[in-house]
Amino acid sequence: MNPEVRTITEPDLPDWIRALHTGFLRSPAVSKEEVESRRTLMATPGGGYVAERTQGAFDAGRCVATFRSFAQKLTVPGGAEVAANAVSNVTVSPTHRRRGLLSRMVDTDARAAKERGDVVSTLIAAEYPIYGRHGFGPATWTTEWEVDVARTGLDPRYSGPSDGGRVDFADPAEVREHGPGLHERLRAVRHGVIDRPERLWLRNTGALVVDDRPWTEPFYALYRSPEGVVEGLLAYTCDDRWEAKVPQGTAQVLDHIAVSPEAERALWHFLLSTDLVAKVRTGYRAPDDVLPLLLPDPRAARVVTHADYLWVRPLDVPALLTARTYGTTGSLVLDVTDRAGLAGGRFLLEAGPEGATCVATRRGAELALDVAELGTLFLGDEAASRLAVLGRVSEERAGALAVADGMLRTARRPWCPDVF
Ligand SMILES: CC(=O)SCCNC(=O)CCNC(=O)[C@H](O)C(C)(C)COP(=O)(O)OP(=O)(O)OC[C@H]1O[C@@H](n2cnc3c(N)ncnc32)[C@H](O)[C@@H]1OP(=O)(O)O
Repeated sequence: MNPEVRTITEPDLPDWIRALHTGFLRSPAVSKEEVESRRTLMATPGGGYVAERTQGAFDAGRCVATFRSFAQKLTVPGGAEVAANAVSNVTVSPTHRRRGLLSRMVDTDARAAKERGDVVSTLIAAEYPIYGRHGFGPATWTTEWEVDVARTGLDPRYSGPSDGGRVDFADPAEVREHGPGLHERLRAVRHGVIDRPERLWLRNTGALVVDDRPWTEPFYALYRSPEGVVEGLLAYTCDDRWEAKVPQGTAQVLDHIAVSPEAERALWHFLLSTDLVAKVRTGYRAPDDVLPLLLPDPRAARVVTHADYLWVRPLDVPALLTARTYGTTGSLVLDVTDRAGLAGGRFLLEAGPEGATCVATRRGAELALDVAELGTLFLGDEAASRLAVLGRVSEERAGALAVADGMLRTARRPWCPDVF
């Protein structure tokens, strides 16, 4: 029999969590604490667990697939935010794979999001090939570097910022006090950043345990400007490893938020000059992060990960394209195909650095593309001309690709620092 796909109710939670664990290859055992904490989040407005947005597939009395979405805010080029439908916890048990369960859940969720007025759906894809067919395109990429500290050429006598600012260790309570405001400042200026609700600050600082994964306190450091304003936060762990009496510690950055160039430089310099740290793993940064160029020898920073990160699925093209600003002034007629029938149509975009208008039109198309490619172009990371080489954007009027590249691309690449 075809499994029933429906939104879950509270009594389904233990079974739903078991299926979630199974799909992600974690022990299927479900602790009372995990059920309780997810139940509490479900009962808390803004807790990220909304029963009506949490789906399960049930077969012979067992949950065999999971899917959840929640409200998110995504910063677009120019600093405005759009309402996003964030998708997470997607699993189909191996006993029920490739029978269309994911397709059913993703489709139901996208229609509900469209009806609610969300402008995009977003997700972080476990594997690249899963979501393109559902109208999602990779909109940000991420890079992680491993820095060989001895090779950097940084001055080993470094003893702190020379601009009058200071770096201090902080405890989790101070992070909860200063982190959210700092992150909001970052979100206001960096496209690709998503909001970080209170529950995430609680979770990241050990005050809220959601699943069975143990939390241990990392090192936290704050950068304060000469005026005493908190402008940067660093969180990292470090292993205590030695070989033949030589320290081999690797520091793993968990969070590095800076809202001024001084903070950005000072926090990297602080970590790279910490005694016993031989290597620094930067965590997932924007591909154009300045870190390598901060080093006298940038080759000391070796790329260890480079991959797609935030995927965007447009739901409302005019709302999407009028939310952002553009690099140059121009106009484009976009013919957008959407197999799911949610966001397709022909649109006239007239836009520039100050803003944009976008309306349905009968004019001749200048660029034709699938909705997933529009998701890829939206945050300014990719060039329409590159997608055209791949056969994924079609230039219907000579010169339209160059216009699109000038308008859509951004000087800095988008960055989504958070996983969800
Ligand atoms: C946002 C997130 O949560 S990302 C996490 C995604 N979850 C995981 O990776 C956990 C392990 N994997 C799974 O749970 C499942 O295999 C899922 C969720 C990826 C796919 O679920 P399914 O129900 O099997 O997908 P469904 O049957 O709807 O597949 C639709 C199409 O996508 C394709 N597809 C699905 N998953 C993949 C994949 N990993 N790689 C390539 N193609 C895929 C299928 O081939 C199918 O196309 P076809 O019918 O033409 O063959």
